[in-house]
Amino acid sequence: MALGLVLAASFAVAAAWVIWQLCFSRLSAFPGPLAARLTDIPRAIAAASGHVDDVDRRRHQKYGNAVRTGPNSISFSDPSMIKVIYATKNAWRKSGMYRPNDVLMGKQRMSNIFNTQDNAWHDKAIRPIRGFWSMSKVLDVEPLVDETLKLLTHKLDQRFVSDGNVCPMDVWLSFFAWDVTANLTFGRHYGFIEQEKDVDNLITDSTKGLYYFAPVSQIPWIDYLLDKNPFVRIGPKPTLTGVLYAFGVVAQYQQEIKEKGKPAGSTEHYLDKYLELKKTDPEMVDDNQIVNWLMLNILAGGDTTSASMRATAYYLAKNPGNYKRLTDELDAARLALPAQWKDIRGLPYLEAVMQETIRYNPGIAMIFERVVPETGFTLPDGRYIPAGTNVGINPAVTNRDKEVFGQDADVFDADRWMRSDGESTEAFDARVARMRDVAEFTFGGGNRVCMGKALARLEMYKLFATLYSLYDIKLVDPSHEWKYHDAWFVYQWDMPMTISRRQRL
Ligand code: HEM
Repeated sequence: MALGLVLAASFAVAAAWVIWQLCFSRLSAFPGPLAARLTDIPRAIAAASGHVDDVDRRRHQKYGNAVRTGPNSISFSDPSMIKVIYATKNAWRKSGMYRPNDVLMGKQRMSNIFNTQDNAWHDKAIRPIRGFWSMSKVLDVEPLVDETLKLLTHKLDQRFVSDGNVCPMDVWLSFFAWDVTANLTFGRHYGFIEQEKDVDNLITDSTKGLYYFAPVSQIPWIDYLLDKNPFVRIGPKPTLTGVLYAFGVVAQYQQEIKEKGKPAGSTEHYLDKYLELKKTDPEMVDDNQIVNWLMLNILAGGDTTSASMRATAYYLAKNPGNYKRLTDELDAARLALPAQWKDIRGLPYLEAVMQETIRYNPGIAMIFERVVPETGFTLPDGRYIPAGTNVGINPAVTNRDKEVFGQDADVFDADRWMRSDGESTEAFDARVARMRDVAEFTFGGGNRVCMGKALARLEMYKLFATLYSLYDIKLVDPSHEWKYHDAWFVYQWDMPMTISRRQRL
């Protein structure tokens, strides 16, 4: 009898809660799947599926430009919302979804510039290094990118070109992206290209961390039960391998300098630049701070650029017309190799291919969530979003906007970035400026915009100008489809390709 009463009461409370959520929730003006209005579980399931980019696009096709993704969250598809949500001044703060990205070392939680929710802490922490990341400063490390490029082409020649072996291009582009990041960060490679393997499981561990982060970030309190559980930590230790690696390199490098001094004529890498700050501002900068900064390169520099690099190689192989226009342009440019930024920055078709890749296959393809500030926010259509609501945009959605990119926005075609027949210069400039503005959101926006975007461009443009000048790179079977898993970063695999030397005209 008592049990019956308890069950009936529980049922009544649950039913009342469901009715309240569906009819009277502060977000009931926003449509969305029924389950999403009641719980965050569907968000986590979508993120775990590995295809949340598709899920988000389909949601918006079905429910419109402001969709309920959870009891307290809304996703937007209208590109005009980018500048609202991701502002530079009075920026909306990051939501709790980023917290699982903290590293737990012993009992201490370490946040970083990327994941902190505290904008004031963020501004203070990034200020000393922001200036190192403009294109003009990033060019300081161009010789280090060249070193890794030479290593890569040498290996590709040895392993795949000379005897026609099939190249798992996904793996080698990932090796390049990670090794080049290490070289310009610490002045040494991780050794992936050299040893032809994932040394110390750095890439595997990072991938596991992101496969964990993607679903857990959608219900962040679960992280307290799993990774941040003080008793038995469950699941991968996201980012810990990278942190320990960075601590090791920083200590070792300082020891080497103490014993032998800096090698004469060596190119200054990011560790050098940050160690200089330790000299000029010892109060603020210690080894912990330096590792915290370097971690950003490790965490954000490898997987993002490799996702974009894999996409470039794949979509070029899938689009012979784009491929030919690019190689014709590179041949005509008669580039010195490895390609130098000064020679390639003005090549229009290379630019078109890179822009199209960044648009079509954003390296991070989940909603970048922010919290609506205390004032709340009223949409142009009059609907009010209360303070504390989590809102955001997935660039995989806005980058397919048909009004901005054309009716064929769901197709990869670099030609869209070129002037079409009969298009006036003014019309072309305006169209491209609009497309560029929206596609740039692939790198986030406002005060938390990607710090490494100039570097990512430098690496990618140089890599593809060099590779496609030297080689023909084709899928073994042009109809073959890759596989991918979108876990915040996009992981693509199964890209068997042949590489042969080109006759440069
Ligand atoms: C194609 C390559 C890349 C893409 C698509 C990309 C994308 C992004 C995005 C979308 C964000 C903002 C995320 C958010 O708002 O939650 C971001 C932040 C960041 N990225 Fe990148 N990124 C790339 C390469 C790099 C590289 C090479 C580095 C550094 C070596 C880097 C360093 C950072 C840092 C430090 C932040 C945090 C900035 C802040 O909060 O102030 N990224 N990136």
